[in-house]
Amino acid sequence: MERNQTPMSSPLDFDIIFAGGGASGCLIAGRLAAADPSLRILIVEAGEHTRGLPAHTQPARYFSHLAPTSTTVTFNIAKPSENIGGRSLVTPSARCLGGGSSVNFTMYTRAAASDYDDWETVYGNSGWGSKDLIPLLKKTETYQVKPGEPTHGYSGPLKVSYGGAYTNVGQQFLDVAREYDSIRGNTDDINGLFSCDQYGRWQKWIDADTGTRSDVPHHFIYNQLHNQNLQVLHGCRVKRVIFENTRAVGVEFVNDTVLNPSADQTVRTAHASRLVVVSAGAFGSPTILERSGIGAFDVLKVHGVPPLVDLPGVGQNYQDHNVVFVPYLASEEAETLDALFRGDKSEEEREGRLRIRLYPSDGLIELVTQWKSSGTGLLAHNGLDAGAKLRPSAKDLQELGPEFETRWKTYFEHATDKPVIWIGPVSAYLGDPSVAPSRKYYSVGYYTQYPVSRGHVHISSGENANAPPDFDSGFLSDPADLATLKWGYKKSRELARRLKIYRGEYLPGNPTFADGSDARCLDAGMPVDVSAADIAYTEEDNTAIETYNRNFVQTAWHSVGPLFSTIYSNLDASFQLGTCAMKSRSELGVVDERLNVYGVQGLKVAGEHVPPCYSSSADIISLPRFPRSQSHPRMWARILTRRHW
Ligand SMILES: Cc1cc2nc3c(=O)[nH]c(=O)nc-3n(C[C@H](O)[C@H](O)[C@H](O)COP(=O)(O)OP(=O)(O)OC[C@H]3O[C@@H](n4cnc5c(N)ncnc54)[C@H](O)[C@@H]3O)c2cc1C
Repeated sequence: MERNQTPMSSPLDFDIIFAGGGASGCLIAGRLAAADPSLRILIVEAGEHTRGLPAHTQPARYFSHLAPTSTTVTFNIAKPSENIGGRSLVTPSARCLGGGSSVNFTMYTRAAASDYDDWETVYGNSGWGSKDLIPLLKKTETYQVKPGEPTHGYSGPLKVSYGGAYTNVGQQFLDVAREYDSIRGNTDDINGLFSCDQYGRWQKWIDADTGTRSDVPHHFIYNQLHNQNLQVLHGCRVKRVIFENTRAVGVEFVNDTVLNPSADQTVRTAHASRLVVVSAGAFGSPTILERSGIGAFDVLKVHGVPPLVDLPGVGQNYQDHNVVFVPYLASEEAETLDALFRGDKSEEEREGRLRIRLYPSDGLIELVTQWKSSGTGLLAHNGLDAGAKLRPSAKDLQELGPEFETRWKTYFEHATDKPVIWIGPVSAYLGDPSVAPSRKYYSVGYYTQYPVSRGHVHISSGENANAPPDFDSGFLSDPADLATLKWGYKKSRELARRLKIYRGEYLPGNPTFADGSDARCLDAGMPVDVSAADIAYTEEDNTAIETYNRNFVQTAWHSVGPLFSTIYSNLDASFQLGTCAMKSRSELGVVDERLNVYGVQGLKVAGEHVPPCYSSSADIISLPRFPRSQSHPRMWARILTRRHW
């Protein structure tokens, strides 16, 4: 859909420019535009539009974005590390309008309230405590799961539901947990903010009425087509922020080269009279800052970038949840997304009765019909129905061992709402579907909720905005994280082998225990009784689990990040120490509590946690105007011709 051409006096001039149109950039830009439609706002986004595309609106299609041929994510490749068996961790980050909100698993996951309080009390960011943020979280959502819940909102744009199905994988997981782990029990709000250590049904960013993904662009950008002052320039990568003295006055950008590797790399400029917001995610934001001369001077020097502000915290403290998904064989009765992920043919298609294929992947016709008519079914779902954020009991602490002791005492012991691990079932095999035999699976995943290990994201070129970053994931560099994963494997296996649909372990994705070990995995079998004894592991078995976790740990796609997310991906407060951390400059912070980058003016960095604080838009809008610079008519023509939303 084309918008009317905007009769602006100065086409390349904007009041505010967002470098990166992901979850945060779109949410803030959309709110600002709604609050003051006269504001001229430009979003420069590396990826393509997502409006009305089934790959983005149908929740179950999230897996397609992770296929090696996908252009809606960027595959960030870390340097190889012995900590993960010599592998190079591949970490996809979103690359499309809406960013992660348009490609992610739609899991609705909120932090512990004490995480927000830590932002305020530990890191000195006034106005970021839970009492300030919870009203803003509520304002963003419509909680369709249950009326009258005090920490949830009921009139916000983003809908939260359980999705259009409730698979028997998730149901059986909760049934088993209720009995097997009766001390912990089940809760009816797994994301209630103030407590954890229980099992529960998992909420999703899915609209129960339509079955569509509750993404950011459809709810904050595409619904404002009438506002001609809100512009999106897609397929363009911001190279750097430009300054007059130390005031940010615009951005330079080039064509993105993913869809067109030989795209013209002429550098073009857009001007911002009031503010530049860098909102390019965990990988994009620190690298834009560094190419702009803001970062550790020794990093800038290596790549010949003229230094502007010495901020050694830029690009440091990279974190992600360290996840392992263990695959189990499921009986035929299991309700899984395997056929969908694999692209199995429907009966009509197999028999050649279907002439018109609606979508490139096969076997979807019935599901699409159901989704279109009622917004229900597996297409309105993500296969993740249940889970738990667990804290270790006294017995579990013994299992976690001395490697975890300091972490427990210094971080978790007295913060009773902070979980140590996430565990949950997925109604599908989450590996490469073209390799695994065609049958039904379920996976049980576990990840470190607050990993200790840290990595970094820096530039590998001072000039080339399309160059991959210098990326170290840092995964499992701290033994406390390895101890947590060992506990996670054992705990999740005990739950998994009690599900009624259990039919054994998919051996290529499981640990290799020594022949004769009581712990060895079996690729056939029936579930054990809920009251069966736990598997006893020898020291040799423990070593096999450690090797397995090192070799199979992967990204949970929660790279953090410019700051931290409260709206979409609530991780934890330690994530506040991300690659553009919000804390004092002396502690290697990059932005202050108003998200202003230290040492310059007119420049903010936005991660997902920013939006609620801008619901009034007061801070940005009250900035003084800055004189506009020269416009560039050719550029404006490009904005208009490339736009198709
Ligand atoms: C595969 C996947 C699954 C996930 N699953 C979940 C989930 O189920 N639940 C959950 O809560 N969270 C999930 N997340 C995490 C969540 O989506 C992110 O935390 C969130 O989107 C981060 O928001 P952001 O605005 O900081 O960055 P993003 O949303 O990543 O947006 C950054 C944007 O900037 C653009 N960009 C980058 N560099 C440049 C540049 N130089 N110039 C212009 N544009 C640039 C990118 O193309 C991107 O669109 C998932 C993420 C991924 C990738």
